[in-house]
Amino acid sequence: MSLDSSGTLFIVAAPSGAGKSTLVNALLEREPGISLSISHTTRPPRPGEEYGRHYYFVERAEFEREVAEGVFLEHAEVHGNFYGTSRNTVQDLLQQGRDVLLEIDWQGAAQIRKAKSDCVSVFILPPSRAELERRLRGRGSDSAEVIERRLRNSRGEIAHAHEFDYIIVNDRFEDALDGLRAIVQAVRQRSGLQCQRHADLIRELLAEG
Ligand SMILES: Nc1ncnc2c1ncn2[C@@H]1O[C@H](COP(=O)(O)OP(=O)(O)OP(=O)(O)O)[C@@H](O)[C@H]1O
Ligand SMILES: Nc1nc2c(ncn2[C@@H]2O[C@H](COP(=O)(O)O)[C@@H](O)[C@H]2O)c(=O)[nH]1
Repeated sequence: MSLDSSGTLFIVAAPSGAGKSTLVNALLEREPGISLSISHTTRPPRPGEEYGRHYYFVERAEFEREVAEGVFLEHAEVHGNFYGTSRNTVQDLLQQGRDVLLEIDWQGAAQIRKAKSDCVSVFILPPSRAELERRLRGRGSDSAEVIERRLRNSRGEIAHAHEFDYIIVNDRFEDALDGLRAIVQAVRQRSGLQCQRHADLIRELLAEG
């Protein structure tokens, strides 16, 4: 599986309820030029979630057909549902020089690292287990049973935090957001050889005339 590209692929993962989506949405507002990859999932929509904006909600049979057809760059079962990232969407955006952000779990992150070793991965930790539970319950989007399952699974997810390039503790929201922005900005300022925008500017500055 190869992914030739000029944009950067960012991965953000976290145990459910740590605040990953809230952080990513705030990051995207402040750092234009990053495209969020919308995943496919067999999970039913939560109230207010829209097809194509939050996820492409699909039936299990359709998801399995897409897996068989090689639609996904990575896919995984998470908390009893299936999730996958569209290969074509990500590849097209990267080739256009766009930076792409994947909000996926640690299993998907491991698959992406194999396909694209220069991706940049960030794991978000909650400040404590008590706060993780407070946030999951406070969000009010899931049943008690789903919350219990996600809390149980969080230990197994946190055990993979060390595989990521960066770890951010989402205690005070603005501090965590500053940390995430600093990572993105530093990566985007890498040398012109790795960044299409910089390569184009260097070519322009070196041009005669
Ligand atoms: N730093 C923070 N302090 C307090 N509350 C927060 C903080 N960050 C996020 N939250 C709140 O925690 C709840 C969970 O956040 P969010 O939905 O972003 O989690 P998530 O990691 O994306 O979870 P999931 O993987 O289940 O989608 C939300 O109600 C959000 O407003
Ligand atoms: N491996 C993948 N994981 C994904 C993808 N899209 C979302 N996720 C992760 O699933 C859990 C649960 O998400 P939720 O929306 O049901 O709360 C969370 O960790 C997401 O990051 C994907 O395409 N691949």
